[in-house]
Amino acid sequence: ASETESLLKFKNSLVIGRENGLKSWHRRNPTCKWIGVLCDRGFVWGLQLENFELSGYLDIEALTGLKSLRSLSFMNNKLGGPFPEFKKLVALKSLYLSNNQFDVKIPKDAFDGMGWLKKLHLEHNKFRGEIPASLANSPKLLELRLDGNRFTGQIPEFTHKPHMLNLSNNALAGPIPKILSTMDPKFFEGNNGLCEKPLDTKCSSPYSLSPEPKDNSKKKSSMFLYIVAAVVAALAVILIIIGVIIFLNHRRKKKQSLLTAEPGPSSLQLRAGIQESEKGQSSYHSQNRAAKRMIHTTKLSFLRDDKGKFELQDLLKASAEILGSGCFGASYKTLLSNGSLMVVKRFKHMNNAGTEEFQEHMKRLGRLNHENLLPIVAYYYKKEEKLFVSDFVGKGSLAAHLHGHKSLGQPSLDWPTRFNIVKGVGQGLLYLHKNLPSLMAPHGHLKSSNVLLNENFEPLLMDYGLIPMINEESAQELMVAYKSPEYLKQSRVTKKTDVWGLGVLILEILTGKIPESFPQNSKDSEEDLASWVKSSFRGEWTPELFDQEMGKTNNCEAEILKLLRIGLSCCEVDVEKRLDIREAVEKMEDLIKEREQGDDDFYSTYASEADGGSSRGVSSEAINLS
Ligand SMILES: Nc1ncnc2c1ncn2[C@@H]1O[C@H](COP(=O)(O)OP(=O)(O)OP(=O)(O)O)[C@@H](O)[C@H]1O
Repeated sequence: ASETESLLKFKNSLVIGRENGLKSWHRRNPTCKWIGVLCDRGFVWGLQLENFELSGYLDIEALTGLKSLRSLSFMNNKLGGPFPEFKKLVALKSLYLSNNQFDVKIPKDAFDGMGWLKKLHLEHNKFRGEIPASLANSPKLLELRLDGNRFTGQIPEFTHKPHMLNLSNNALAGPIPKILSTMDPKFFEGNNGLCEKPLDTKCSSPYSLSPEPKDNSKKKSSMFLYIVAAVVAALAVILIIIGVIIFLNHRRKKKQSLLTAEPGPSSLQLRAGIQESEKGQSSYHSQNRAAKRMIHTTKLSFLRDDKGKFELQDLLKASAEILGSGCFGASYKTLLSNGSLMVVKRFKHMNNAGTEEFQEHMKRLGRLNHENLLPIVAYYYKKEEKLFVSDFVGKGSLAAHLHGHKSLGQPSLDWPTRFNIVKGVGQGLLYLHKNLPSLMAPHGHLKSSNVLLNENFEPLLMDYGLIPMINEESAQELMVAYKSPEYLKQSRVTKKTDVWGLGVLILEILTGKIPESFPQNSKDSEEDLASWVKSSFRGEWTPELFDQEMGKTNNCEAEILKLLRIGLSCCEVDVEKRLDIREAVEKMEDLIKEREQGDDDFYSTYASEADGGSSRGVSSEAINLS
């Protein structure tokens, strides 16, 4: 109850611009059900109030009543005023204030005593003055984003190197501290006055005389002491690691022998349940007793309430059918006893985030709501197993429609349907970019098998927002964002990387070619779908370039060419010249406006094709492309 009161007091200090923003924050609802409140075992550990158009002030004093509070996010709001006294929340691990309107100096001691702080995102505000020294001394700081502010002065000496540090686009000057000299130069760009490594500019005086210690002999002896201490500490750590490995091995062996005593194939309950169904249709009853008993101990975390509650065993009880396996694992279709068709997707390579971070990010994804995004209904999280549950989408993937249906003798997608799909994909992406602005590529894995089509052939994006959770090495190997030219050539992923993905999808939908069938992109090879289209396109109607399966295109050639050009502008190798997502969507909307103002051939073409039954079309409501 006291947590409820603390939160209600906190709410009183806020001005909430978004209609019905915090309506659920009411005593009659359980606190852990309030929007943006993250709980663990009934205690509040996080607040995630993003995109609520919040202003007013943050009553940090009220939050001191939440003893388990570890994470605060107020990204994408309109907050300003004096820097709140976050240091009263000594146990805080992450703090996100990105994209707000803070226009103040941060006091030097603002982070004193926050010994657990790991992540601090203050980017895209108007913070002024020097970077507070208390931040540079913060012992556990791993991620610091201060980019897009107006910080001035020199970068303070950091006591250790954070994993991620972005100071770009401020007004900083002077030498970059040595400890940061191996970081990516792009994180220091846009400051004008910074010098020394990793930047190419050398410092001129007075900076060249910068911090050389006065007493060298003192420094040397303390260096020696440091080295001795470091060696002793390293030895101790190695001994502890060896001890832990021996202990874990011993325990694993013990566990394995227990499990193999049970009849049945596998030690891992989920794998056991699912692998059986991989063989085809299977039922819960055929699974071994060990699996049965252990499944009862598993709990799904729900991100949506509109689906009713079910458990993992309900999903596995039903007959399951494998839909396919992608880079991350397999997807299974299963029928719940209430008649709902659900899909369970297993994710491998998802150990980039710790438990709390994972849950936090899942809640963020769970709050997204757009007609072109496939919602995640629930998820299952264990260190060794991650499952996502979503609705089954009737018409399957765009990839199957473009490349799989010919062989089955089914009609393919016609031009109006294809255009409608591309437009929906663009709008879904734009929404992701607006609502997940802190992700470097808010989708990150756009490809035609991750675009599903509902009964009206409207597209639904899936597998979005995953980058923060995927292990870096696997991400580089598997995810579409990491196959873009900027990643292959400059090891960079940016917001425009998703636009590259959209461009490839446009070219794929127009040409019917499979992007993966081109020689695998590599540092030496330029050959990909985009470069093939660029070299084959003569600037005019080139019938052999386009997918013959699209059917008749009479009177629509001009539109198709315009979309091709949009696709090519999204596939500009030079990221600066490439459209951003808003421009790409606007260009598609312009195409619709032109059509509406000009001719109605589009509709007549569509109607004649649909009448002839020669092509798969959308319903008449769905071709309302406005
Ligand atoms: N919710 C769903 N509804 C209908 N079909 C789905 C759903 N989720 C996945 N599928 C289908 O299952 C197939 C396998 O999907 P999965 O996501 O496992 O792999 P992928 O998309 O090919 O690759 P990746 O693992 O890189 O995303 C997809 O082609 C898609 O058609």
